[in-house]
Amino acid sequence: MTSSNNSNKDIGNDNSDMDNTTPEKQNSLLAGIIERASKSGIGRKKLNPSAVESAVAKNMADIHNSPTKLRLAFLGGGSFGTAMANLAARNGCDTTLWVRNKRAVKAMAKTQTNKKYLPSYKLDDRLKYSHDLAMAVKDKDIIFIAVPGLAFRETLKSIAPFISGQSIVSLTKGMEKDTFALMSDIIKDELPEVNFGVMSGPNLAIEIMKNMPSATVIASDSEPLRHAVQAALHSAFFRVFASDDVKGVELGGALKNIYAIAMGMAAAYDVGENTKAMILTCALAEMSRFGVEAGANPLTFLGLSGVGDLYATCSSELSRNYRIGNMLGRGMNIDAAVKKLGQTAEGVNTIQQVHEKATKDGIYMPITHALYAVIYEDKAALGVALHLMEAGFRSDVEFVMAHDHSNATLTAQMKSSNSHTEDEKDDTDSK
Ligand SMILES: NC(=O)C1=CN([C@@H]2O[C@H](COP(=O)(O)OP(=O)(O)OC[C@H]3O[C@@H](n4cnc5c(N)ncnc54)[C@H](OP(=O)(O)O)[C@@H]3O)[C@@H](O)[C@H]2O)C=CC1
Ligand SMILES: O=C(CO)COP(=O)(O)O
Repeated sequence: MTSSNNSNKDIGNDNSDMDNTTPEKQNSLLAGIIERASKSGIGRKKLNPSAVESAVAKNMADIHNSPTKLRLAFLGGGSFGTAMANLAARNGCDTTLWVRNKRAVKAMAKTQTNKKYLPSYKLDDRLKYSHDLAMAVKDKDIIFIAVPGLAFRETLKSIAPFISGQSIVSLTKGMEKDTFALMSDIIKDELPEVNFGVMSGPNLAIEIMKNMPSATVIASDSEPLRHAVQAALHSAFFRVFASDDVKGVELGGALKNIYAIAMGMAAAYDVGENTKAMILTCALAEMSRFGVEAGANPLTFLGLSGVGDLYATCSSELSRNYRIGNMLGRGMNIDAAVKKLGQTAEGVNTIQQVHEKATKDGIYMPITHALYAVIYEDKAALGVALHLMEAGFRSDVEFVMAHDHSNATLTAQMKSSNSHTEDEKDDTDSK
């Protein structure tokens, strides 16, 4: 594990695509942009590019005179909130991790370890902990939220009285129950004035704690916010890429959990590599199809938050969703598996939401429906899987060749070849 002392050197080594300033200068620059943006109102609505440019230019001039740092709050002291807060603190940002359990806060401050979620990892000694929500979020530049999807709205309601000019970034990869809202939808509902973004990518928390090189995506309409998040979290071990497709990035993170459960289940049946590749590819097609219906750019699913996260969670036992699927595949029921896991597995709820939404809107999501049938309708997994293999003729990439055409032609050919075979059989029989 890298000690906190050499962390800035680490960042400095990998600043190739962030211009030639030092990490401190980057932080300072971006803190200034955010301050200026919130004072001038830039950050609260659609950004005005020329205003942003002049803020950047002004801050470039200010860097040497006023070395400010980003002030960040991370809400949710589970494995991911803790891992991200630790990265930010290690980068020198003024970082507070808010945790709802007062005793946990005390223990973390004393031991600099998150005993419940990341017991083997020492956290950066500059990371601050708080149980007081108002203290944690007031006077911050960015509030990152890493609570489970089902607690996201109540968390926003709780911080609403303390929001002035802060930006909000969701780290949550879930969906709200029944409303089918994504976290960005909930932010728009509850805090319509704030500048916001979502961050998602192949980011297994434990690998990040081990300094295994990883990358993620910050998606926002706000360029200063994207830059600020990049500066806050970017390091030699963690790259932060940018996107302006909020819906696509967020859906990638939420939907892949469904398929991680499917893959965990498939692994319990000891399937081969061909089968895994088939599931993974069909999953990506489902995700893109669903994304397009929701207004996302299908190409976003080819990026880190799509295929990247799908691959990571579908191939690792570090994924809680994968582990849930594996337990189901070994015969446990869903309640027992969730209890045994004892951590967040967003896919359990997402399967229900997406099954319902896809059924209602007629979106073709066979793997999701199959999983729903196994988990919630008590159908036999093998029977359901075999049924999936009989799903008729479809094109490979529907954005290249539309399904209707492929289906109609192939089905007609099949029917005609079957009728030839029947005729030949009749002829033989009559001879
Ligand atoms: N772990 C990972 O590798 C990654 C996770 N994510 C996403 O981050 C989000 C959080 O996941 P993760 O940190 O792993 O989850 P964990 O299960 O590790 O932790 C959940 C955290 O949220 C807290 N919490 C639960 N309910 C509430 C509530 N009502 N109000 C306030 N706090 C609450 C828990 O507190 P308590 O302990 O008191 O219950 C705990 O601190 C999920 O959406 C997940 O998909 C994204 C990328 C990677
Ligand atoms: O989203 C994740 C990695 O990118 C974590 O996946 P799990 O929630 O399945 O552990």
